[in-house]
Amino acid sequence: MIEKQNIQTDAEVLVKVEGLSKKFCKDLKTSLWYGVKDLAYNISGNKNERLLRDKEFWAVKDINFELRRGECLGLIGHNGAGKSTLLKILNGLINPDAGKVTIKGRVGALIELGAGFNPILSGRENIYNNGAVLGFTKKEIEAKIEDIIDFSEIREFIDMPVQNYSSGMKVRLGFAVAAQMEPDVLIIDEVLAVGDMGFVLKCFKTIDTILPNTAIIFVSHSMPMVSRICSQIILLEHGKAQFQGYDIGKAIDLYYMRFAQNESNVVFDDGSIILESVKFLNISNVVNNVPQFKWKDNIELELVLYNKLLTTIPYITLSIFDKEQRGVAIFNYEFIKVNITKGNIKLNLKHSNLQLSKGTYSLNLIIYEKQKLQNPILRMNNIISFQVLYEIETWPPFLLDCELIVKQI
Ligand SMILES: Nc1ncnc2c1ncn2[C@@H]1O[C@H](COP(=O)(O)OP(=O)(O)OP(=O)(O)O)[C@@H](O)[C@H]1O
Repeated sequence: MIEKQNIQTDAEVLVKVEGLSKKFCKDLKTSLWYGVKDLAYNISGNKNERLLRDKEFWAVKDINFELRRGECLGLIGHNGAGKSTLLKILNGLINPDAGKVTIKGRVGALIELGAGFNPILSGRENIYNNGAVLGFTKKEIEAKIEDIIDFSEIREFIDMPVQNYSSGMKVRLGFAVAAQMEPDVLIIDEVLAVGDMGFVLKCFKTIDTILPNTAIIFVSHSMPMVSRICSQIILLEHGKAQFQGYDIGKAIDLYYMRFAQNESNVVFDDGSIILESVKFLNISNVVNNVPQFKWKDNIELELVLYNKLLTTIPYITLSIFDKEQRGVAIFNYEFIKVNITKGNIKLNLKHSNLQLSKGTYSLNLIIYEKQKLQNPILRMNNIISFQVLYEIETWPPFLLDCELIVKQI
């Protein structure tokens, strides 16, 4: 599904990708044999670059996009979808089998952890090397080196060989070089995942600062990070663009659909009480067994528990989780202690004016024997899922109803 919205800006196109494809072979021996054959073909003119031979597959297939200064493209997709391969082609590390990449200006890249660094050289020496690769003179690097070291926050270790750096230190140095060298195009692959929170926040701040003058391509499995910085997304599936466009919420929803789980699971159970059934009583609609509500609907949930051992009603916590397993809300109610006997207990929970954003949610249940957060006796994840429908896709979990009054003053 390609959703292209024409957002016309005057900013210059820095990255243009046309019909880009790359194939790999699943078997090393066959791959070497094809390599030899390709070499011969290339001399006589290869006519089969768009065809797959036995054991070959497309790691990247027919990718097209344009990226302007000031735009950030997010590349998302499951493991092995082709994101890193696409980045490596863009960075010139591997050649495509078909298609064309046109990049204007200086490219800074943070691709693999430690890639681009010589492990036996010190951090300082690597800054000079990287600067030279980016086309800076020694004098220009000297003018920037203090800022780079300051940004990396590893001044103490800057003269130590990079091979002794921790993963986070390598990322700090890599990001400091890539960002402080003012690239026109910045390629970032997942590496931010290993930085600590302080450094990640600093990176985001830097990305915000350099973005107006840079085109950024960002690969990540962290949807909060993607939604924080990307203006457009390509969702890759087996090398192809399954979705391409500016609707970040929609792209993220499609990404999560692949990982949707419909089964509940018991995390802890001491056998004193069991969940017999759970259902919504006032559903607008059900699609694929998932109840749907409209934004601002009232919801009513019915739980039936079977009590085996308890003598008073336990304390029940129901929390709402989004598709990324972020806890987004918890139901609050007044707990009234009542005596119970062995057998079924029915509970009805009502909530009015549901203001969750469009999306799919699930409920987790924890039952405590006596009071809030004391002696859990049953803990179950995903006891029921539901969807909230609305026209607008938004990434934040709440869409709060409000009124805006505008007055000329
Ligand atoms: N040099 C190679 N030779 C053969 N196959 C390769 C090579 N490099 C990558 N692949 C394959 O290409 C496919 C795409 O890999 P790629 O690393 O681009 O995925 P990815 O989307 O970045 O995954 P991840 O999220 O795990 O980083 C995978 O099936 C991978 O095994």
